Amino acid sequence: MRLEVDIASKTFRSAAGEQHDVINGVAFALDAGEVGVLVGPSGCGKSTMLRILGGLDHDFQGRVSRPVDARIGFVFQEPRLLPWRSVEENVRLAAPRADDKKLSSLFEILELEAHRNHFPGELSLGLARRVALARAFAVEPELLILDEPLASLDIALANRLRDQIAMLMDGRSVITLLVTHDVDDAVRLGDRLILLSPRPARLLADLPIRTPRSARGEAETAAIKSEIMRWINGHPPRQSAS
Ligand SMILES: Nc1ncnc2c1ncn2[C@@H]1O[C@H](COP(=O)(O)OP(=O)(O)OP(=O)(O)O)[C@@H](O)[C@H]1O
Repeated sequence: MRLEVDIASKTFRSAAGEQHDVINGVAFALDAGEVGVLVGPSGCGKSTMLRILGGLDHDFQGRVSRPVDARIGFVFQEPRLLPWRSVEENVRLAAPRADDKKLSSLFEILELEAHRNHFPGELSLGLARRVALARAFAVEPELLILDEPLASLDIALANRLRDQIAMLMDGRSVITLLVTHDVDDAVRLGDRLILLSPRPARLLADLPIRTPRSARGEAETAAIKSEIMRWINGHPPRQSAS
């Protein structure tokens, strides 16, 4: 089970007919159980890439090969819940075959137990995000796509949710793609960092982190972060820190 990506180019055409190049050469591969983190500046084409990888956009030059008929869990930047359905119904509708025990465990890890019967309009952004995550994990995805799952949350909440996402990813044999522009989140969650240039996105570096997430100490995390910053600032290191 493997995701292979080779996007030569992706362009959008404006209403006035102008062509905007958004992706210009990004190739990488991910194996099952691996978390790939796309790191790049705002507007460089990360969400566009996720839509291509998730099979929602076929209008690009290149090739994406993913497991045939893969179940895909997609968490968009905005939670996209059905407003007239409860939290539990939102999750069950996406994953009708999920058993009660699995759902309870997901709700417990994501601290949603007390909110099963609430409606999306009653939830804070952080809670709605958790519901979107529960829904994505409940389908037992083979390919999991998370677009900025920690954006716009306060630091304490983002840290907690980051740990919960890590807990959910550990031990699952899922190909995961996560987008962030937070270098710290990238290093704490990823197994492979895919660094992108400003728009049009091209691959700056594909950095595997060999130490398992749970064993990464502060010193190693800091070293990898500084390596990333050197790439982003145009001074790539001669030797990989990972
Ligand atoms: N449907 C569309 N039509 C035209 N242009 C688009 C469309 N979708 C995205 N774009 C443009 O493509 C570029 C990349 O957008 P995208 O949302 O993929 O970037 P991003 O890296 O995810 O940004 P952010 O980090 O701010 O979420 C932007 O300039 C955006 O305006």
